[in-house]
Amino acid sequence: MKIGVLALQGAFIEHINILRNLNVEAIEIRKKEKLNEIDGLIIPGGESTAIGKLLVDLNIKDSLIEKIKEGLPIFGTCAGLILLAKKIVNDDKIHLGVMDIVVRRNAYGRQLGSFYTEEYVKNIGEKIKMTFIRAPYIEAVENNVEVLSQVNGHIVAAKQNNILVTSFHPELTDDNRVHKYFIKIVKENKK
Ligand SMILES: NC(=O)CC[C@H](N)C(=O)O
Repeated sequence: MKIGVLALQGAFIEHINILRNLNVEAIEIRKKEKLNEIDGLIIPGGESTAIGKLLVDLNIKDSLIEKIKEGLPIFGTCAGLILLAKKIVNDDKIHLGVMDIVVRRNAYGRQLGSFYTEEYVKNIGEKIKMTFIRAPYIEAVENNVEVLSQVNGHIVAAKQNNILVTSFHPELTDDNRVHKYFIKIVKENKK
């Protein structure tokens, strides 16, 4: 089993390190050809506008959309969540547009841009450690999107078929349970 981490911009090293600590083979993805080698992909946090532009400039976007539609397990954190959304209420630009979620970017304002909390995440556990950095939240979900967690009434984790998203950064904590859950999804999909 091999998991890729999209490594165009943002917090990709942290995901690679967590996967390797969990004894999973992890590779950085910067070319569309590499998408054929992996059993799952993490789209990290960073700046969604920058990552979205690089996906187009490096000609990765269309192949990635195709892979996701074919069922490649995907885990998007923060900017990764924004990139996957079908609708962003405060941005006209849609990037991959594959998940039926309505997202608000920088949803916590400047003052509350970064904070830490612990909350229950369905399928994963109690008191999951959550670091938010200029985070989005999910305003609404459609079709078969499953809400996994809410913080102060806002959706911060969700899953639709092969796509898992969190608006927080589990890779910036010492809590690897969200990654373990994603690895389980990848393993089950490979069977
Ligand atoms: N930590 C993050 O990934 C921040 C996301 C960023 N604010 C964006 O809108 O793309």
